[in-house]
Amino acid sequence: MKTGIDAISFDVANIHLPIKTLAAARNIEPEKLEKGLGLLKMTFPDVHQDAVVFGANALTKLIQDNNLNLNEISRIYVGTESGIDSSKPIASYLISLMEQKFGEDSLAECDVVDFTFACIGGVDALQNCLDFVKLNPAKKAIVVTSDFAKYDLNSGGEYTQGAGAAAMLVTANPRIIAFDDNWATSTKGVFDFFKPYRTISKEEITQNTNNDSWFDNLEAEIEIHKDQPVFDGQYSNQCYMDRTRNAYFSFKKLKNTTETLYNTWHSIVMHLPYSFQGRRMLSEIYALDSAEKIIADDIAPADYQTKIKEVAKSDDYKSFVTEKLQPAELASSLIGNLYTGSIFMGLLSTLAHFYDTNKEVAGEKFGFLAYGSGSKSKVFEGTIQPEWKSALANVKLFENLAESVEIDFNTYESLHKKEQKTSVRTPKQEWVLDRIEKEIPVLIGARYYKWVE
Ligand SMILES: CC(=O)CC(=O)SCCNC(=O)CCNC(=O)[C@H](O)C(C)(C)COP(=O)(O)OP(=O)(O)OC[C@H]1O[C@@H](n2cnc3c(N)ncnc32)[C@H](O)[C@@H]1OP(=O)(O)O
Repeated sequence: MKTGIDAISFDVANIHLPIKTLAAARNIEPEKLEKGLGLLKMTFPDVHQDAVVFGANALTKLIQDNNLNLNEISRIYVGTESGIDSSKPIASYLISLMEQKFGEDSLAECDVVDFTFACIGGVDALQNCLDFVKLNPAKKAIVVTSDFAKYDLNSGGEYTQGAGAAAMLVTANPRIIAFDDNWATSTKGVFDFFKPYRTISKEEITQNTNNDSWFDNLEAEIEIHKDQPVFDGQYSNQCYMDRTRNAYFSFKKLKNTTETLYNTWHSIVMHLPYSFQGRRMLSEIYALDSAEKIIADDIAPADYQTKIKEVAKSDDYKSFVTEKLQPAELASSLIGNLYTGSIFMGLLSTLAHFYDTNKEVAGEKFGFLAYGSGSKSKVFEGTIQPEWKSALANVKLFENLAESVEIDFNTYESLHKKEQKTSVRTPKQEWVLDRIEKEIPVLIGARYYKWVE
């Protein structure tokens, strides 16, 4: 029996800053961002949007476009690293929003939970749901990924920001892609990118040494939550490369094959924190798994990186990228990082590209290289199913992305600093964050959402 993705939907912020505008404001050569990293637009959440809103919009579309009966959904597993609460998962919010729209108790028997492992939590949720469906072929599961990739102003991550969600229906005999049973993992506990609890001493804020209560905080340390990560960009690239390479060769071992694995894949879908990350990171694997020897066994360690750079610039590698990776990059250039959703947006981008250009890919094998900082990679593969086109007919990825509203630099900065209080775009047929409770003691911080017609 096959298991995989039967239907897919997405939601992104729908407002964006052109990358040229950011480059000009930050005094960065636009060619570096456009031609070096593949960035064109950077989506950013509007005042009424957060990770719950994106996830709920993607899930609502999945339900409506596919006429899903909610009683049939056994689990909704969420991959996210943008949790808005350390206890209550985004999945809990999604349940209440869906019941608000589709009927009280319609998901009362549905199992829900969030998976957090940086950008790979959505893949973990998918793998778990696939196993569940293998054991329970009559049951259906949904994986939602939702994130806001926010970085500090002026930081090296600023131009890779993005926001949005994907939702996928996981079933037996799926219409879009069926995954094979081999999954390889590579893990190492590192600090390449993380979102720690941070503190500021109360004394520094109040200039008072008595530890007097400050807005009901009795502790001498005030805890701060920031959406922005602590990260070391070049080190995170190295971790990405090391983990994906190790998982790739473990996968090859699992498959017990000596042939060049990537040649067996029609398309390659990788975690894309920005559009060209995959092509910049894959050249090492390309060289190491090539049928013809590209890197000599006795190469000096000092020459190794130079050789990999040389491979990355070769015509053979460039045509390999155009053929196998570029379709996945197209949406990323227009959105930015979606963290847990990036790899699934890469799949959607690839399929939407083939759909729009009338290419038949049924029966073709796609390879997946997932990465999450902290760090973990998973490599797996799947086969596109005969009904993929009809299952994607409603998605209209690139048409939707073309409708995104451009914002100017001042608006971007005031959204980033949370100074902007009214939405840039008037919401229509979507979820909005309505209010956050500030008065009732037993509900402080509770977030309330509503559907806007
Ligand atoms: C965060 C996650 O989602 C998880 C992960 O994947 S971790 C791995 C990725 N890490 C991140 O995304 C963390 C946040 N981002 C960052 O730290 C940084 O944006 C980054 C590390 C991704 C990039 O760093 P950077 O210093 O801005 O860019 P840099 O690494 O120098 O690369 C610039 C590229 O543009 C090219 N370039 C520069 N100027 C150019 C020009 N004028 N014309 C054309 N190309 C140009 C450079 O040659 C280089 O490309 P190659 O190395 O492929 O030749």
